[in-house]
Amino acid sequence: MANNVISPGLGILSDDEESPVFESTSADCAAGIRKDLLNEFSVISPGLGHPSQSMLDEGPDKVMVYVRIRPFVDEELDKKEDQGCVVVENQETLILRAPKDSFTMKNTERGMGQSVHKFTFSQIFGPEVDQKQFFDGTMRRVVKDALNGQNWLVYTYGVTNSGKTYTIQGTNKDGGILPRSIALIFNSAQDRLYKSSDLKPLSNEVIWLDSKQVRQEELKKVSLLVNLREEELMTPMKRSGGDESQLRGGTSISFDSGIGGLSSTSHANQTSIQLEETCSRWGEQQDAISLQEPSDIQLSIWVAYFEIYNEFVYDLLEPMSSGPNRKRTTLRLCEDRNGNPYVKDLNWINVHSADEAWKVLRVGRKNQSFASTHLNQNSSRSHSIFCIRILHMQGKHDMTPKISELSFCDLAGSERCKDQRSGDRMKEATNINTSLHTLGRCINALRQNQQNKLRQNVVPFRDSKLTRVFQAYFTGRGKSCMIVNINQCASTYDETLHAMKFSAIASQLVQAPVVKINMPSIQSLIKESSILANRSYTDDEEGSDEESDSETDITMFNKEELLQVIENMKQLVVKERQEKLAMEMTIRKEVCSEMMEMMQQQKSQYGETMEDERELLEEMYEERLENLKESLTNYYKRELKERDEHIEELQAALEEAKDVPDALNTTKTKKDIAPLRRSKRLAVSDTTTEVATLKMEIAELTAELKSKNEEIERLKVIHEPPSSAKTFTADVDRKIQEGQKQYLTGSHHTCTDFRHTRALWNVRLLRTEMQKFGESLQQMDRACCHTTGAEKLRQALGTCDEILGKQEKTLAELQNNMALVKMDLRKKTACIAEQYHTVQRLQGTPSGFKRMCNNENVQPNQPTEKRPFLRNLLSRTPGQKALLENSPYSRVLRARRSPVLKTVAFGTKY
Ligand SMILES: Nc1ncnc2c1ncn2[C@@H]1O[C@H](COP(=O)(O)OP(=O)(O)OP(=O)(O)O)[C@@H](O)[C@H]1O
Repeated sequence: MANNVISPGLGILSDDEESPVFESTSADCAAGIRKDLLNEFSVISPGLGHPSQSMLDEGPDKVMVYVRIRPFVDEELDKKEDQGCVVVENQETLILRAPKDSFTMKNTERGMGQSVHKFTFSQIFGPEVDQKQFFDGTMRRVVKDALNGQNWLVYTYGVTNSGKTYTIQGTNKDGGILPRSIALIFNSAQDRLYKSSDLKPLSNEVIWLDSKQVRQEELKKVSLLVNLREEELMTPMKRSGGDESQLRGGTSISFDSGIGGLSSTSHANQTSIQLEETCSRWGEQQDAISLQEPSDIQLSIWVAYFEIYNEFVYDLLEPMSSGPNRKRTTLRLCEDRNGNPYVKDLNWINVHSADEAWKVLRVGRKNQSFASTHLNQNSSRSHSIFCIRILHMQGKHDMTPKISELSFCDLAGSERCKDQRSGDRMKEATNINTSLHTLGRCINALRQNQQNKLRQNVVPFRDSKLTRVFQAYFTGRGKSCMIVNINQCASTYDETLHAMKFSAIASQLVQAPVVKINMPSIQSLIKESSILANRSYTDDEEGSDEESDSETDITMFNKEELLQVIENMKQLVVKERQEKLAMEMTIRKEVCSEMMEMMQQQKSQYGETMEDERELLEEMYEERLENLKESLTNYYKRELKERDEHIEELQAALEEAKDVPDALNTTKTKKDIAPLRRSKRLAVSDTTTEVATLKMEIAELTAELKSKNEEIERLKVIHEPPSSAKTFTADVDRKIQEGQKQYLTGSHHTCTDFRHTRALWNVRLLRTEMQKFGESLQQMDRACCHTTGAEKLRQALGTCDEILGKQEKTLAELQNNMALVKMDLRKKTACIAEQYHTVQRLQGTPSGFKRMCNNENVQPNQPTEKRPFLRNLLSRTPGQKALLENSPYSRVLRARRSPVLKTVAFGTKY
């Protein structure tokens, strides 16, 4: 049974299932879903045991809406009613899933509405919850409040056959919330119970009864209960389960009025079942509520029971007239002087025990309208209301006792009218549905009024008897609590969904604040002026009731009396106005002084806050400025240091470059600036050494050249050819000059002097380049001093690199020239040797010729130390490349992956 209802906390919706429509979101508000509905829907989340008390302490007092799910019965399971329509997600959340044959599902298939709906309520009670658990979970606070002077209305709502009557009344075996509440009230009242019946509640006041009236009251009760024969009790029109059948036959019932020995016992049979028949068994003795009221407060408990059937009010405790055609009296709904509706002429029975109250209930049940419908064998065809009035009397002769009322309303179940085949049932169903619909409209209007205080709608309480009875509880005279009963049958799914939607609206209500209207009645005004000093109040209860209600017939007063009433009212109005004015003045004064005080306080608070803020800001900005200053100082220090270093480096490089006239023999990449500086320093030092070596070599070569020239001159003089040979020598000279000219004009002949001049010219050129380089370095220096950007520095370094490149080329050129000079020297030596041979040949001196020939490499007068120079010179020339490649500068170049210098052909432009 109820397999579809899964325990709270279990997942219920798979991913591919349709997401439910949220009808009430108390559980979901906390999760942040549809936050805007926070105020709209009930957010009551009850605790386990006594949820409501904690609720009272926090926020607005929301209307509690409980849901109770009825278990399946066997016939329903046979009819395959269990289709998993109702699923309890957790203690507060319920999901309704439309079965396939339902109207809702058909609508969904047509694209209208949703097939899954989600609801949240104060608490949901599953089918496994028994009567006691349900009572403990819902009613304790209500009973406690009622005992402490609060009015409460508890009503059950739901489709027919959903368990409303079972919840309120229960069975003989297992009582519902009503008999259990009665038991709890009497258990709690105990010693405080007022034994006499001389104080009777009327609409909203109490009257003292004299002994005669007390006797009448007692007789009324006895006659009511004495007629409750066993058969009638055992065949209630509303029978639950098979308990009654067990009680049939061989039972007797005892009625005890409890009043001064007046008791009546009905013996239908010999066997006594009093105890079994009582409701005291549902309230354990120790199960009582401690009252907050002073210990001298005494409680007098009165009950009434009536029904609203087809929009007529009937007293269910009316003494029965026997016979099948009994005519029941319809009662009128009136309003008391405070505008609260009440049922006029209702029978109120003073009860002194829970058993008595239970018996009264059973009498009423016997009179209630039930009928068998296609859904429920014992369907309530009316809304029945059982009222418990508690009079709270301070002392024995308290003239103005407080009254609190606890009402249980078992609403008739909503149903489809077309399902009713009989005309009577159809009429009943129509009336039931109309009144329930009006109740829905009232609740909706109340909700709107509570949500929008500026735009108040008229609540249609007057549209049905039911809502008129409820009106007081919805408008501040008391509190209300709703129990929604549902069954899980697939066949009634659409009605169940409708009931749930309705109750979702009810769960958004908050309890109306308590209102107290103390409008004086005409009687009291008349009393006040003592006009009716001689008028004797009728002792008749009816009369008393008549006089106390607002429907008092004013024609019973004469003209003077009414004029006096008007006069009194005028005076009262003037007095009230004066009081109000005085009150207004006082309030205004108080408000003004409070406002002034508040403004003063606020002003000083703002002043302090501003001062604090100002100080805070000042501190903050000072700190920031300090930080900024520090970081700027650091930055510029770093910058200056770097710049100084750079300038120093540049100056060093410049000085080195100035010292070394030769071109720097290096290239560098622009990518890496730091290694550039390092490698530049290395290159400069290497080049300096090399250039020094070269300079020495050039000096040596120049010196050698000079000595050669001198030698030639000497030889010329020594070996001056004879005049006969002069022509020949002149010819040779000419030829030599021509050769020189040719060389000068670009022929392939070389001239050592020319080469030398050329080298000197190149050196000069190099110097000019170096000067330019120096100038550019100075410019760079200046530029570095004036610019701070790294980009400018990079540009300057780029220019340096270019100049260095040029210098490197020039150096390479110089080295080539050196090689050429050496070659020239060699050739010149050969030329000298040739000339020497020619001279020898011309002189005809073979020895001389031989000497010349031998002196091709070794001159006879040549100093011995010069020979190695020539050899070295000749041998070194082919190894020039190796020299270049092994020089430190070349190593640096290789490290930078620069191309190794190539020897440039002489005369190549650069
Ligand atoms: N919680 C429950 N546990 C066991 N049986 C239940 C429960 N609730 C209801 N029932 C049974 O279901 C049947 C219908 O219940 P009940 O008469 O209370 O419904 P109802 O809502 O009052 O119907 P109607 O509106 O037609 O009067 C009864 O036989 C009752 O005993």
